[in-house]
Amino acid sequence: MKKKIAMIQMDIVYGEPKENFKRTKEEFANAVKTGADIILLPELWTTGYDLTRLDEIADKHAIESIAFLSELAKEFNVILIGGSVAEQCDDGVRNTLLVIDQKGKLIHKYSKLHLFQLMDEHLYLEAGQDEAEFTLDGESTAGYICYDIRFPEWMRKSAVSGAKVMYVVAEWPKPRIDHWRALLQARAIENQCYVVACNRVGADPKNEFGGMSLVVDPWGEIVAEGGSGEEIVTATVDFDLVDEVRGRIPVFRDRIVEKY
Ligand SMILES: O=C(O)CCC(=O)C(=O)O
Repeated sequence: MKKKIAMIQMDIVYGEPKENFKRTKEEFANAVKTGADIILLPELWTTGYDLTRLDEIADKHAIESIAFLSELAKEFNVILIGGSVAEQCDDGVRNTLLVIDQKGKLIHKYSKLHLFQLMDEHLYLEAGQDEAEFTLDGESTAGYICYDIRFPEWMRKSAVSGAKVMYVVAEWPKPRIDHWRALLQARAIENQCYVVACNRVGADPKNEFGGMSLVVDPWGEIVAEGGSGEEIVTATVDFDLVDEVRGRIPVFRDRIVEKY
């Protein structure tokens, strides 16, 4: 099975959900034109990192974001790895990834597990408790948010349970963009799977973001890579290649788990 992916590598207006819904709709139209089956958005695309105003701008139980993404998914018959949004939950705000199928149904939610202290996430957000894995069109996949990619053991868990594609949504800053590339490539090589990672561009009052949305194949080859400006980055993922690479170097069979 092959699937065409389009990643919306966009700028985000700081703390202005209304504006971001409008801009996302426009960008979405461009992504659809590529003929993609699956479309990705970046992390916190409704609010950006305006964490001090979350009580005003976070989306209550993500209801508005889910409704917005569901409409787009249905209208254009695409799957959405709908980035993450600031979700106002009963016990605080979470940074929540939303996955919507072609019928507009929310099929998976994952709130960021590893909070990034360098950007004050621990002061304003609650960590999630969800699993990263889900099934998409009958295939085992997983989704992560930004800082999560620094935790190989978290992503390994998904690979061991069979994930063939790992989706990442991010607001990764430019000064560490070399880490971004190296970490994503490493996660793809060690887990022998596709890594499909959508980053934002532009800046907020504290950070400049690096773009370079990336698709890495199970052999570690970079098959698509964005620049540092707004663009739609596309690639095709071939699930059979995952089986082929896992067959050639049977890392999962060769693990000696009792020694780890
Ligand atoms: O790990 C990093 O360097 C960046 C992480 C990050 O920006 C985030 O999780 O939002």
